[in-house]
Amino acid sequence: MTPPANDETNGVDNTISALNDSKEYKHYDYSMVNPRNYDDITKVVQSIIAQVGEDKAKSDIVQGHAGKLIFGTIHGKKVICQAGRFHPYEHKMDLALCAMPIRVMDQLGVRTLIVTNAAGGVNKSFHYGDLMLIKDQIFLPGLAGFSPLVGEHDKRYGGPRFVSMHECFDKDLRVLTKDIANRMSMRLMEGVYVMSGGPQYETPAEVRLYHAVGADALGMSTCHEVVVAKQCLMKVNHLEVIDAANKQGGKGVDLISALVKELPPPMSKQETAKLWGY
Ligand SMILES: O=P(O)(O)O[C@H]1O[C@H](CO)[C@@H](O)[C@H]1O
Ligand code: HPA
Repeated sequence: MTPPANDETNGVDNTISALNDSKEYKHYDYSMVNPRNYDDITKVVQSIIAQVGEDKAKSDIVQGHAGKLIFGTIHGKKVICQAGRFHPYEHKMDLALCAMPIRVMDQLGVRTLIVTNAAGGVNKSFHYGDLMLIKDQIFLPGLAGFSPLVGEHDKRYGGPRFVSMHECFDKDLRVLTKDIANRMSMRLMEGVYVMSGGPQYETPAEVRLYHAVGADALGMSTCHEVVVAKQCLMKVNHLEVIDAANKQGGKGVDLISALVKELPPPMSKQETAKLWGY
């Protein structure tokens, strides 16, 4: 999957019109972004209905990231999986473009999004390889004006102009995930994720800064995807692996699979809008 050279609106339209030719791509309720490598995704997806995009797993852009949308089922639920993501530092900090797949998922009906990533630990009680559930985010590029919502508000995609970021990681889904992890006897941390623009890693002084402002883990992705998902009135749940994606992939994948099995039926946009007071 290559991001289009034109703006993100055309990218969504072009992708949807290409997909709309086939009924296989219609009416998906759930979506997953970036179980980091393609093998992990194929372990979770029990039946693959269709795939679009290139497998860039061996590219040198971001090691281990494929470039595919996979349409399939997990425990009978229809799920779109985005294998690999667009990082802002790969695309001149065009955050709207990088979050474009979320708008595509929205247009295909997705109401619940599960996002994953790999991150560095800031919280000193975290161990290499731990899993963390995100309860809140600090979107540093967004604070500096690099938001995916900057620019014209395209009403065709609905959603509010001014998006509330309260409870941006759905509380009920977090409670469910913790309960499942507990039943599976899995160590699951919970904390705040901070996103920098990257791609340079952080200095020790920057880690101290992030710690001082309440961050538990840091990375260079995700927050712009969550902002767009919130504008699209999706419920979001987010899991990350502390700096050991490949070592820990199996455990995260097991948890995601168990979570999808127990996900409640998705709420409609109208229901979510009412719940969130729009
Ligand atoms: O967040 P994901 O996509 O897992 O990628 C993480 O890994 C890369 C650094 O190794 C950065 O892009 C960081 O954000
Ligand atoms: N820093 C930033 N991003 C990362 C890291 C890290 O230590 N590990 C994985 N993604």
